[in-house]
Amino acid sequence: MAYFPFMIEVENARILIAGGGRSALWKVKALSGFGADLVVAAPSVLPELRERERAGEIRILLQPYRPDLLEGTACVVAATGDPEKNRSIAADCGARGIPCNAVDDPAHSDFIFPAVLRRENYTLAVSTDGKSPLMARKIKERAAEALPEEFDRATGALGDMRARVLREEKDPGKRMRIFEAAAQRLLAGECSGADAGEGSRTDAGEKAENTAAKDK
Ligand SMILES: C[C@@]1(CC(=O)O)c2cc3[nH]c(cc4nc(cc5[nH]c(cc(n2)[C@H]1CCC(=O)O)[C@@](C)(CC(=O)O)[C@@H]5CCC(=O)O)C(CC(=O)O)=C4CCC(=O)O)c(CCC(=O)O)c3CC(=O)O
Ligand SMILES: NC(=O)C1=CN([C@@H]2O[C@H](COP(=O)(O)OP(=O)(O)OC[C@H]3O[C@@H](n4cnc5c(N)ncnc54)[C@H](O)[C@@H]3O)[C@@H](O)[C@H]2O)C=CC1
Repeated sequence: MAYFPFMIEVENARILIAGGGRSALWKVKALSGFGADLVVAAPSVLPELRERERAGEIRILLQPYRPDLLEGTACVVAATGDPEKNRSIAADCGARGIPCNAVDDPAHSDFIFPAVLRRENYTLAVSTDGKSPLMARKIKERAAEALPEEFDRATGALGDMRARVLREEKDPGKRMRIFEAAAQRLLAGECSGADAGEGSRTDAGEKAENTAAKDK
């Protein structure tokens, strides 16, 4: 197995989760917050999935998986608790060119789930290629402890100024120096801290950009 961490656009994409047990819940937790249309299909579901339905996070179809549910679906998670069933769902998906994750069967999956650290302005994903999901979680937790808040704020501020710098500075070398200098100041807390009282991230980005431009 060799997995590459593509970042896939899932906003508004329909994702079918066949199953309503702990694995299904785990995958729903991982996927929520990314704007996908999450549909859980199972004859019975855990109470926590019901709560998530009430909160508008997912839709629940109280029925076993059927191949017609694949229509209009961008990708599928097979989590029925029955390895043979999960594998046959993966085969149905394969026949239709729909990527499928069978939660208990990486060998018959087109993709697997990493442990995900989602910050406002960046996402970190850790995979052990299925060797140890528990270690994937631990590595993610250690990274979360080690990554200070400034990285998130600096990413947001640089994101705010980037389009303008790309538009206004045509020299790629100079652009890179502007970004480097802005990142350095933001990470040192020289802009975001000072600007925090005044308002937006954009202010921090602009200040970093102005100071960086002066340095050129
Ligand atoms: C292949 C994969 C599924 C896939 O296809 O996606 C897979 C498979 C399996 N998981 C199992 C068990 C557990 N999984 C977790 C937790 C997580 N598992 C996740 C991902 C993946 N799990 C994929 C590979 C990821 C990689 O590359 O490393 C995480 C990271 C993300 C997520 O689920 O959303 C999420 C942590 C979320 C977080 O906190 O960030 C815990 C609890 C814990 O660790 O706290 C346990 C119990 C402890 C243990 O057994 O280790 C079993 C045995 C089942 C059994 O008992 O029978 C299998 C089957 C097998 O290994 O074959
Ligand atoms: N991240 C992961 O992959 C995790 C895996 N696990 C482990 O995996 C083990 C199995 O848990 P689950 O996979 O959740 O199985 P499960 O047996 O607990 O739940 C199966 C679910 O699938 C539904 N179902 C059954 N047949 C179906 C069909 N034909 N179509 C649609 N839905 C159907 C059932 O109603 C039930 O809701 C657990 O013991 C748990 O320890 C636990 C936590 C996380």
